[in-house]
Amino acid sequence: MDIVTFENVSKIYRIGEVDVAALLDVTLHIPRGAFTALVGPSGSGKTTALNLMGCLDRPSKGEVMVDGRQVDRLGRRESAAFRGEKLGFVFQDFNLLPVLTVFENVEYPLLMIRNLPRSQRKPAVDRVILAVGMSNQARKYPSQLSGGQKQRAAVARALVGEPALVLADEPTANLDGQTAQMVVDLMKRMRDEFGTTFVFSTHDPRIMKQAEVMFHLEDGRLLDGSSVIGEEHHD
Ligand SMILES: Nc1ncnc2c1ncn2[C@@H]1O[C@H](COP(=O)(O)OP(=O)(O)OP(=O)(O)O)[C@@H](O)[C@H]1O
Repeated sequence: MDIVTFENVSKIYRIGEVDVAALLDVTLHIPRGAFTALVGPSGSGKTTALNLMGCLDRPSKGEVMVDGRQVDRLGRRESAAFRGEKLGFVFQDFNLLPVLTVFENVEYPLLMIRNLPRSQRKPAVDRVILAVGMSNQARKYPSQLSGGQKQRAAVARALVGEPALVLADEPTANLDGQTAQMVVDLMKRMRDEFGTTFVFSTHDPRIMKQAEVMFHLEDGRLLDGSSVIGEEHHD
């Protein structure tokens, strides 16, 4: 089963008298477990597509399915609940809370969204922090970490609720080449270990090459030849 499908999805923004098509009639299918890249020039619609998959926005037209649920008409409350249960997010600028330690940042979604008791939070947090290789940094604050370490902590936070899908908007944009590669390797390993589907946008050709499925956007349209590169998808 595909984890994400877009059927004829358009997102139109009206600015004054002018309509801007951020996405235009996009149909795409993302197989479960596929390490998936969205690529294209600035303004091509990558963030818009991620926001629709992330139930942060609704399309002007078309149908969006995520993990078997039609999400394009969910209300605020329903989409928040769906995000909390099914989705994780990784951002270009990490978005860690500066006043919380790594442990507390990773714990945050379990506390604030899932409302789990500490006895359930601690083992889940320890597990993902170990998985991303940050056990020795768990008591540090974001200001005490390198960029790569911050992004590893952010990946742990995205994974702690065992989401089906992690959406990452240019997760390596603020990292040097070697660190970017480490974060990509980490996401792939997490996919293997937890079965999570990762969908990320990127401008970096070295990162694109590692995708198993790639969608190429230009001016809000999906170009022909968007590719399924590998055959090894997890069902
Ligand atoms: N809230 C908004 N209001 C009006 N126009 C918007 C809005 N959000 C995005 N757009 C427009 O939609 C188009 C697609 O934007 P989007 O952010 O999805 O592109 P992108 O591929 O993610 O770009 P980048 O690589 O620069 O992040 C652009 O023309 C943008 O100006």
